[in-house]
Amino acid sequence: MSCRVKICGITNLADALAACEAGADALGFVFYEKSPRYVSPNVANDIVAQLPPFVVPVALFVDAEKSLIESVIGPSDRWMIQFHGDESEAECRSYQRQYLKVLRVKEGDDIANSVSQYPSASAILLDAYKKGVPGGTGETFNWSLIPTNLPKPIVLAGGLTPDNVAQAVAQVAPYAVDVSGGVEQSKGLKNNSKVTEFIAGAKRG
Ligand SMILES: O=C(O)c1ccccc1NCC(=O)[C@H](O)[C@H](O)COP(=O)(O)O
Repeated sequence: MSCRVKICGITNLADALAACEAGADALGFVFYEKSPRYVSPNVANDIVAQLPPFVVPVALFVDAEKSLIESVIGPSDRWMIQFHGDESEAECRSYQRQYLKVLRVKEGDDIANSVSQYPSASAILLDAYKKGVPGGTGETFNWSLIPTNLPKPIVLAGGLTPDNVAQAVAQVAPYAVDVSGGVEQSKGLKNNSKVTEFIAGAKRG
């Protein structure tokens, strides 16, 4: 089965539709105000209402207040949630939506044990750990730390680009890959050629 692709950090309709046209399976929207890729709930929901069928919008939060999460996911049943902070399994589960739990990986981590803490997750997104930066680091991590027999689908993220994604897919065999900075022309704006190249590389790998 070919690897799915999530394009993260979407801030405008043109980039969203271009990513769908290029074959993206999911689009990520960042609801973390300190991020240069932040998008407001109203703008994001307006974009989501115009997405073609079979594309999953993913709402990304970092230890957000319940009121913010509900204001984003309330208007559309289509939203999946990405918990990118230190949220507990009980909190993630409480929204009764499909969700990705992010684990930020560094040397010495017991990934299998961390994955086992989130039995209700639809998938686990593995991203690079960088002190003081919750995500969108543009950095890879040591993919050989990922065990091969994890009980959840894995979404591989962190520093992926059109140049390294095929190798990443070949080595890790993830369920999906996720990219933000590697397909941008500037922070928050996508480069459509890079998005197309990235998706082709992921499907090839
Ligand atoms: O993109 C951000 O600015 C961001 C801020 C806070 C938490 C997460 C954030 N982004 C997450 C992602 O875009 C991806 O899920 C992932 O981290 C890959 O990012 P990149 O290394 O830039 O491809």
